[in-house]
Amino acid sequence: MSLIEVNAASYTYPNGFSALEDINLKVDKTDNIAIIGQNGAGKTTMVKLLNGLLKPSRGSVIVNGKNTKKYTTAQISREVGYVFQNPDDQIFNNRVYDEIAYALVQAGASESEIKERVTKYSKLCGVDHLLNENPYDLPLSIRKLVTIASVISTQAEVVILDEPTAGQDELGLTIISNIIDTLIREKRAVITITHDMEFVSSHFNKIIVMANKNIQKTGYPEEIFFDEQIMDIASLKPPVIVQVIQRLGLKVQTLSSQELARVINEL
Ligand SMILES: Nc1ncnc2c1ncn2[C@@H]1O[C@H](COP(=O)(O)OP(=O)(O)OP(=O)(O)O)[C@@H](O)[C@H]1O
Repeated sequence: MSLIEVNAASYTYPNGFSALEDINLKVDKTDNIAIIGQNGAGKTTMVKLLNGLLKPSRGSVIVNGKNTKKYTTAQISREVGYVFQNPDDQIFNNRVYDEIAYALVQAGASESEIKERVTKYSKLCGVDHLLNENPYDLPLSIRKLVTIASVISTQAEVVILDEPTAGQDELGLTIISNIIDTLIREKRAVITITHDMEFVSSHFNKIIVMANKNIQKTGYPEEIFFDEQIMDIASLKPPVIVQVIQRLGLKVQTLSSQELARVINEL
């Protein structure tokens, strides 16, 4: 059985707006997924279904065998952590240490485990020198890193990051790359919503394309980025290397610049 199974799930907001229709999806332990799609495609709504923040209006979402409708968000989020798009929707402690430690305290972790995990994950997120600061005194991009630390410091087997790269400078991008690589090494499934196709092509082994309230295609990066029809449906531009290959009319399908150079040298 997969870690998460979404079966014919739909979601209608309380104001009557139908945001998702008949979604089917499986997430496995080794998945490292990027969700892409234009604004309003339903990406955030779908990941909120995965961690129980929203419950499907029809169909079901099963996490580790648990139907999310029968459990609280707090129970499901111990297994599927979600980092909000806007950190201000998540932060409510007035000290960075307490914010990162919060979920561990709630889960009943020992004092020494809390300290050890806060130290490890605050360092990974580049906020270990800010543990005594008030998060609201920090810039938005740093507040986002604090919220990532607070979610990944838990034991959640699945970590969902909603637009982690938005508003980050080069240092922030490097930190986020390291975070994702570490989560993969820790054998946790990572699901990331992003609009940054270069970032997708260098970090993820599976892509979900969303448009029109549904998943349009799931596949390996090459399968998705070289599928002009699907990229058109989602109103997305592929990474630059794909655009170059298409302009040159080459038959090769690669995201590796070394491989592209080899092909061009052989022409
Ligand atoms: N609380 C809400 N009430 C009513 N409609 C909502 C609500 N939240 C989102 N929507 C609508 O649901 C649709 C899907 O929104 P969602 O945030 O899931 O899209 P998204 O793909 O994540 O977009 P973005 O890339 O802009 O974050 C949009 O049309 C949005 O306006």
